[in-house]
Amino acid sequence: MSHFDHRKYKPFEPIRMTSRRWPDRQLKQAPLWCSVDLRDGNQALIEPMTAAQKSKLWDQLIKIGFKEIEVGFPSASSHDYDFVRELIDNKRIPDDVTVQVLTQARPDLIEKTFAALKGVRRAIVHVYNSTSTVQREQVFSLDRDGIIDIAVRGAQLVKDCAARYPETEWVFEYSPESFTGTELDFAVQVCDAVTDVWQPTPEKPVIINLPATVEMSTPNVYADQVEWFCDHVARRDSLLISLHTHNDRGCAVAAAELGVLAGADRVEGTLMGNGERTGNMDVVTMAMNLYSQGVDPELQLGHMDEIIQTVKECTQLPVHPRHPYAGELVFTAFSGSHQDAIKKCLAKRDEDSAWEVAYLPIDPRDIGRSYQEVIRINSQSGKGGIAYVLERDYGYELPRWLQIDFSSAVQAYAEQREKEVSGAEVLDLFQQTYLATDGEFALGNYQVNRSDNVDELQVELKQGASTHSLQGAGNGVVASFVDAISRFTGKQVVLVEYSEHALSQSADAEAVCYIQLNVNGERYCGVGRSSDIIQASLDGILSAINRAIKQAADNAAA
Ligand SMILES: CC(=O)SCCNC(=O)CCNC(=O)[C@H](O)C(C)(C)COP(=O)(O)OP(=O)(O)OC[C@H]1O[C@@H](n2cnc3c(N)ncnc32)[C@H](O)[C@@H]1OP(=O)(O)O
Ligand SMILES: CC(C)C(=O)C(=O)O
Repeated sequence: MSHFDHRKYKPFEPIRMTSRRWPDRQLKQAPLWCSVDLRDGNQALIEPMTAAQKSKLWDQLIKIGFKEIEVGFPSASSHDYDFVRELIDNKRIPDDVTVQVLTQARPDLIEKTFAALKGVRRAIVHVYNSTSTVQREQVFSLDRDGIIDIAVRGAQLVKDCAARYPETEWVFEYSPESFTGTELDFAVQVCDAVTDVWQPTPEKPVIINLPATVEMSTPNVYADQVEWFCDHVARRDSLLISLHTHNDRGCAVAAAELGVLAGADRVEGTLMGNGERTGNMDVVTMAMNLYSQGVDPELQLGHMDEIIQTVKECTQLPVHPRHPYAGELVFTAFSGSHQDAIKKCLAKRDEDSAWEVAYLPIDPRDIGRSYQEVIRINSQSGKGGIAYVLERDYGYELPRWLQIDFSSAVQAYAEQREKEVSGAEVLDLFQQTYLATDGEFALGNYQVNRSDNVDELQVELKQGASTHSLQGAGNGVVASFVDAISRFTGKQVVLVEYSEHALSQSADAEAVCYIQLNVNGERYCGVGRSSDIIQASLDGILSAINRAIKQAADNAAA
């Protein structure tokens, strides 16, 4: 029998709020950031980081610009203890950076935490105990008073220990762990009890961290909880309200964003969202969300590839190719209509105006990516993308009618290969389709005489071992050759489209000529390329004729 039965679960009971204010607000500045990569991130790894990995990640966090970094749980493991000591003893903590450490509200652990921090210039001691109904009843077997008692005794000991190390500037942080599963009045009660002990002031505030230890509801409900808490907690002006969201429902970033709208000042999270279960709030995404709205995130994320490399190396976890902003595919469009829109927007883009490119929320160059990767070709791609690749990589500026003609060749090729098509393959296919030298006819010598505004063309056409002499006349050499071909083949040949340009990527200043002919009622495109523009035009016409002949032969054989 199936266990998959939703009736096993009950809905999260939201609080009643009648006049919530957060929905009308906007994020206009970055919150205070705290990285918990080295603590919450580390405790969730299959293999916790080695000292070398922690050290490397620490350097990266500093480079990104975090000013508060939770570096471990020093009373829980000798590795964490030693790492804290290594930072302090080797003076690796910049003056504007504060380390934070976590401890349970237990006397021996608190004592050891302070010992680990001895000699540090400034530190945040983060003490927590669980407050939710489930934890109270099933894990701690305590009533509300019992839980408040753990918190208050912890807070008192933190205060007493801090007094024993006056050389350090101490900042206190308290988390009612499992806040999202805690009745709000009780969360306020326990936090008020802790701040009764700590007696913060606006000049010397304490941090009250409201963890979505488990994400239990939609982010709007979390925002309601935060706003309600801020409205009811004592000494609000002496508190920094911090958020610490997890991603169980996939909304950790949204919850943190709405939580900041609801009044929080500070956000804890990790790079790429590593952390317990489905992870912590992803600081990269939240910061880049601000950035993409024109708000300074106050973190430097321009060297994204290096950040990803460091995270992967230190956590031994992959970064999803579609990870917001950071994944290797997030600036790549495969599908035709996206490619078409991106190509048009990039062509019209004025570098001095605000970024407005369809399908690209930010300029890839801002985080060290290039436009090279924006458009890639597979069977979902359209003419715009294919033309973009040919122009970007090889200088061919295909007119629209040729884009349409060529895209069906690329699509057929991609469908047959069932794989992505590289730029080199697109070029190869373009050359095979339009610039092949194995057609029925090849151009020999030619001569143009102009009199009375009429061009007369004498041209040799090679067909295998034979050479044919053709003559034609018209207004211009193109019209003359079309006339000559028409007379020679006995087919009705009409020039429909003509376009040419110098090939910017050619060392020999070559010209390329794009031709569309109507041959007996059917349209055929051709391309000619030469350092001589007349030769390029004639080759282009011959390319279209050869394609018409080949098509007729294929039809006859079918
Ligand atoms: C949501 C979070 O991420 S919180 C951070 C979680 N991180 C970690 O736990 C990683 C590091 N922790 C550890 O290595 C260990 O848990 C240690 C070393 C801290 C403690 O180890 P131990 O004492 O052996 O075991 P354990 O953690 O299971 O302790 C449980 C006991 O502490 C009590 N306890 C748990 N959390 C707290 C707390 N925050 N404050 C006070 N007491 C607590 C429990 O009630 C339980 O008490 P009991 O033994 O009387 O039943
Ligand atoms: C200790 C707290 C902040 C925590 O990690 C959590 O609740 O997820």
